[in-house]
Amino acid sequence: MTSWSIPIGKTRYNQTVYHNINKIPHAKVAGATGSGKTEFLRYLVTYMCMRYSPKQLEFIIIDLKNGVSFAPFQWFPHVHGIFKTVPEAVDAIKKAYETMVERLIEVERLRAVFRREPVYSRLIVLIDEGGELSPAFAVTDEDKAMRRTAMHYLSSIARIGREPRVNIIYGTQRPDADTLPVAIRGQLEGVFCFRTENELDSKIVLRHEGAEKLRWIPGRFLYKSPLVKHDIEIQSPYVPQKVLKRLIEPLIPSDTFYDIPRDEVRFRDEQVQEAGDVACLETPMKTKRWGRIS
Ligand SMILES: Nc1ncnc2c1ncn2[C@@H]1O[C@H](COP(=O)(O)OP(=O)(O)OP(=O)(O)O)[C@@H](O)[C@H]1O
Repeated sequence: MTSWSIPIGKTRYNQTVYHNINKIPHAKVAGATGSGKTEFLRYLVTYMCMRYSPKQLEFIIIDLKNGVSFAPFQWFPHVHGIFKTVPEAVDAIKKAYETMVERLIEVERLRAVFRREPVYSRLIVLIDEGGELSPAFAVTDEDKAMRRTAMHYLSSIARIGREPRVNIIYGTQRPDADTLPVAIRGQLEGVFCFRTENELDSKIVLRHEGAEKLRWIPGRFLYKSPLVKHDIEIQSPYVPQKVLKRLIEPLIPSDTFYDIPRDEVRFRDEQVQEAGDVACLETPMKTKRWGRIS
């Protein structure tokens, strides 16, 4: 049977911590700007696409921070698309919702007629800066209705997506009532809380203070899950651009036409330099060097 335990980082005692996406299907990733949310999400996509086949795992990636961070992942066969605007995102979320409904109908039929359980691929809807979807940012009534529809679909997926294996990973700077309705927030049981701006934000994300006191090291976060008694302080893995490039280059068809310089836009190599030796995962499969925990 496939294991869905994903290594999410190391503690200060050098222990690797795992998040079981089968047991905790939905999660939120929150924290202040620059705390390392996007890099962590990029690591999750890389690791999971290297570990699971496209028959086992599919991604819908919604990048409302302009799509640049996740552009390289379009080449993984697991990824249905990188959706960069609110209308595109709403459409993609609707497709995930429809897939979930179809699966639920199929499950019921197979159970009743054949008394067997279908095995589906895991479909993950990964959203970076989900706050941008908030109806509070709508400019017209039509826009507001569209965003509300997206929230309605997300809420359904969060409530009943476990069995048909449609999962949500929701990244945002601050999941308050405006950016993430309480009905959805409560269902996102896995919590990856990077350093927050202040105590209030920590309370919104973790339901207690503490994340505002994390050391200001990109990739440092508190992990909370119904399966662990106390929050765990973790340093997340990091996939350097050159590693990602090495993994993805062979997947790009040779006749692809680029209207944008690949190195400048798709791969942000300069960030590897910036990151220095804070944390580095040489390959997503084999952990060679992790961040020092201080
Ligand atoms: N685990 C890590 N190890 C080393 N450096 C990291 C790590 N995570 C992030 N960084 C560095 O910190 C920078 C900011 O990270 P990231 O873009 O993920 O932040 P963010 O929380 O998504 O910010 P924003 O919400 O403003 O987009 C990255 O460009 C990278 O250089």
